[in-house]
Amino acid sequence: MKPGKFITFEGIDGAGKSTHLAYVADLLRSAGRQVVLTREPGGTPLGEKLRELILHEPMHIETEALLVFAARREHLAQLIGPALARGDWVISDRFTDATFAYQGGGRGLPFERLEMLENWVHPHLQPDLTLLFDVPLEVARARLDAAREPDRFERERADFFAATRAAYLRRAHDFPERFRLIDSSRPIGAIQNELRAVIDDLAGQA
Ligand SMILES: Nc1ncnc2c1ncn2[C@@H]1O[C@H](COP(=O)(O)OP(=O)(O)O)[C@@H](O)[C@H]1O
Ligand SMILES: Cc1cn([C@H]2C[C@H](O)[C@@H](COP(=O)(O)OP(=O)(O)O)O2)c(=O)[nH]c1=O
Repeated sequence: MKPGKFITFEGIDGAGKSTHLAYVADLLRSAGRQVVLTREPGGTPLGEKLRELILHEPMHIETEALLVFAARREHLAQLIGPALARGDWVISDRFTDATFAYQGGGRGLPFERLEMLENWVHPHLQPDLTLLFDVPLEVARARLDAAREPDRFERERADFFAATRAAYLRRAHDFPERFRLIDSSRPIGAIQNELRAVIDDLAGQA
């Protein structure tokens, strides 16, 4: 059996990440892979309950960081781990890089503290590929304003998203072997062409 791979989608709210999830899942399914599509916070019944709290309930920033990692612990145990063990491909709409970006960059929690939690919750597992959808803040904001009602994060001010975006870019810089930076200010078709090439490459290796 060919082993599955773990792909994560990241980017600030409004970058266009959700737009491309189904496209990438379909590419892989057409190539004959079993695909599990999931999201964070969430992905399990308990994780989805925690998501409701994280997105809508005011709380201390450390509580927020602990809850996203609690949801992730459950996600790894119930869904991600078993799926990868079966040889499925797992695509997650956000993972630990989002905690470094939002709780670290946006909220200002020290990266070292988040690294402690990362080392506790998944000391050995990292995504095989992280697609970072990157856009200027004004583009993301304009897309969000046109698209939906904001949650607790989407109501944050521009400086929060500037810090979140910077933290994402720092992660990409620190882990170049698994990050792929996608210029998401381009038209959807151009982004899909790039995604097809990246996914063909990865699927060809496995
Ligand atoms: N490349 C793009 N060009 C123009 N609009 C886009 C593009 N990508 C996404 N959008 C639109 O922007 C909005 C936010 O996209 P979404 O995928 O929900 O972002 P995210 O999941 O990153 O928050 C949606 O209305 C979507 O249709
Ligand atoms: C996974 C994760 C998400 N988040 C935030 C980022 C997003 O604003 C929010 C999840 O929303 P998102 O995945 O963007 O879902 P939607 O497209 O429905 O808005 O949770 C964190 O703050 N830390 C985390 O570790």
